[in-house]
Amino acid sequence: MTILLKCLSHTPLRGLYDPNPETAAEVNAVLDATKKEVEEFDPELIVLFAPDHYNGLFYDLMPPFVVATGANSVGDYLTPEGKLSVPEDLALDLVRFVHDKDIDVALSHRLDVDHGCTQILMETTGSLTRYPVIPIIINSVAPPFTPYRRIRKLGEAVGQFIATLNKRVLILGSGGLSHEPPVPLLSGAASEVAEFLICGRRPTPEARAAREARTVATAKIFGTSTCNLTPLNEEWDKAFMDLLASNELQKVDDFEVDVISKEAGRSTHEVRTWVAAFAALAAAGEYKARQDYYKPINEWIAGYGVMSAELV
Ligand SMILES: O=C(O)/C=C/c1cccc(O)c1O
Ligand SMILES: [Fe+2]
Repeated sequence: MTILLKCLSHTPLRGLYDPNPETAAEVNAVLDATKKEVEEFDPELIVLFAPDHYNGLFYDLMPPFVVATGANSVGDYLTPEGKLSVPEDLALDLVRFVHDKDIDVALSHRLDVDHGCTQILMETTGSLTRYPVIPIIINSVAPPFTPYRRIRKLGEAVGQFIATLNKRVLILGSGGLSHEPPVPLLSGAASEVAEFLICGRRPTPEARAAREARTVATAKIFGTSTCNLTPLNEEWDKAFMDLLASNELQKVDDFEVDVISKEAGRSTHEVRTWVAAFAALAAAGEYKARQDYYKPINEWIAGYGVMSAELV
């Protein structure tokens, strides 16, 4: 078994509302290098920890985490539509293994996934289907959230499963770092917004276009005094990446959801995918991590970071 880990922020605004050309070029260069590294590694399996943004999972049934044994990209923002190559039997083996470790994951044989899952696949592999992929969706956007220690334990159990495979495995974590895009909250929502959050699957093209236009409009004022969303928090992001690099992952057990929301933004909890990814790697042994890139990018509503890690 050989493991390569990559954790990347995602932002559906990339290509729709870009920062200055130097920053965009820096990110392109980092992503090109990441894709090249993945190609050289030539994974036999990708395990992808990702969030959903009310495209596959809604409050009519909101699991803390779900393993997809089959997945379909909804094609939101600039991502392509279509099926992912999910190895169903292996994904079911993973579910059985993780249950046996006392982690009660949900499973879906036909999960709709969005840019949280597909942008990173496109950026690191150029395709939704090039490599077999098991998506594991971690609720990071729809509170209440299960504690960070449970995410670490989920990652640990998944890593123990990976260690039983005689394969080259790419572990991906998608999302974060600090950010608060204009995603509505159920608490206090107007009735039509609440209806969407509870059961808004497969919106009309017009509704999807309106949602995407709202995100772009917010990006244009994000970080200015006219925007009331929590600003990016470079200090929080750097401390979090340092923690991941320190091989002391159990420190995330002290993370408090409300404190993070307040300090770094409500969608910062997408870093749960990074926690799970690093915990999966750590289950196989001591690792060495590298910070490939970081910049707070208001145009993308993203504390934008990329990290890599491998076993030592
Ligand atoms: O769910 C949406 O419509 C937008 C999500 C979003 C916006 C900006 C940055 C991100 O990381 C997002 O996921
Ligand atoms: Fe996101």
